[in-house]
Amino acid sequence: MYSWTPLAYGTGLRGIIAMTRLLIAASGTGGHLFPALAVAEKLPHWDIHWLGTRDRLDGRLVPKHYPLHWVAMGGLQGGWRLRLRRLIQLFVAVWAVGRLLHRKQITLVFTTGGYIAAPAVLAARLAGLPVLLHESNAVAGRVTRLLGGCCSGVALGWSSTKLSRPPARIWHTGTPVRPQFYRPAPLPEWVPRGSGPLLVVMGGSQGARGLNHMVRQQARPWLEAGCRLVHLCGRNDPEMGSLRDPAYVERPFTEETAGLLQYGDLAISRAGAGTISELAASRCPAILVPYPHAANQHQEANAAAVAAFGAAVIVHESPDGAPLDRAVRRLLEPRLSMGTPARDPLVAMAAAMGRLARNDAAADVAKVLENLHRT
Ligand SMILES: CC(=O)N[C@H]1[C@@H](OP(=O)(O)OP(=O)(O)OC[C@H]2O[C@@H](n3ccc(=O)[nH]c3=O)[C@H](O)[C@@H]2O)O[C@H](CO)[C@@H](O)[C@@H]1O
Repeated sequence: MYSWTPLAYGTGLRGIIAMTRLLIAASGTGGHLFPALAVAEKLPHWDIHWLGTRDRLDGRLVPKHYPLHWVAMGGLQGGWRLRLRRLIQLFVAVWAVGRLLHRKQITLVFTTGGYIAAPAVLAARLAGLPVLLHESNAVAGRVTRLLGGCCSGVALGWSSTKLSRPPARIWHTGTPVRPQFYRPAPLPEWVPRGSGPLLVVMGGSQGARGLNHMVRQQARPWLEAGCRLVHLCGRNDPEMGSLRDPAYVERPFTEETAGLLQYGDLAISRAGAGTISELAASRCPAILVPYPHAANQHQEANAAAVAAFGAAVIVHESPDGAPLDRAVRRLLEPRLSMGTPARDPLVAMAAAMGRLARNDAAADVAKVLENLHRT
């Protein structure tokens, strides 16, 4: 187990003595990591340790702020041999997390779900520690369904999310968003300048090849009509570099999403819970293209919840992207036409996004943790 530990924490002797020791288990995708980082920022006087997996986004983002410990974990899907291997991996991970809880004198555990949550929840319960799980999706993930019932409580991103084995306590907090989304952020300097509408394409923290392909097939007429296009295409995009235009910029990943979404006229995005909360915080209307292979179609459910609010339209992934083109033209037409301005649907959609936003989500989850620690 890798561990990196800074020399001192806290604010003086009193702070150190009274300090709460929190283990956060959040790993893999931005959708799991960023909400957890937003909550951690609200607990500046707590001694926070992080549980993650090796070689993922955690390794790049977490050690700047918190000591990162890792265990090997994967999903329980696949053939029986793989399942058996994963089950053994889970037992080893529970044992390793148990040792970590003991060594670091952890008093409370928080997780945002995913593979890493299983050993964290099980080890915490075996050690008799309180554990809070945050579920950000409209359809609960596997760990939430299986282990939510044995947590001290579950905080939900959507009040409509159903839990098959509900815990003693459930809170509807919304999904925490990084603080930069709640203050004016500058438009990144690498964004094409001009007065044309700004389209922001986001495929989640890992990119989305299907969405990237649809966008590049259809983008030429949008650019010719005067749009500017920023495309966050992920680190694993074989078609990167195939579309060139002065008003088009592609990047594998950026940490400047707040500025992009605040200035964006329209986003074309996967329907991950993290991105949806950020779109809401930034009041950026969206065309949502749910990831078709997401577990239990949870991105479909996320997208449907936003569309029901009138804040987004849903377009399904298709080989040629023609439905995406129709949606972009319909939504952007008033902003591109030179004649009498027609009613602009993006204005109402932006207002609806604003109504979806839960600005206090990070603080609310932090409060729940504080209360759990006291009781
Ligand atoms: C493919 C898949 O199953 N994805 C799941 C994954 O999130 P995944 O990380 O894929 O997607 P999310 O939309 O939840 O989060 C993406 C995060 O990455 C950030 N970002 C993205 C691109 C970039 O260049 N820079 C950047 O900072 C976004 O601002 C956002 O904070 O977990 C989420 C939370 O359980 C689920 O809702 C998603 O369905």
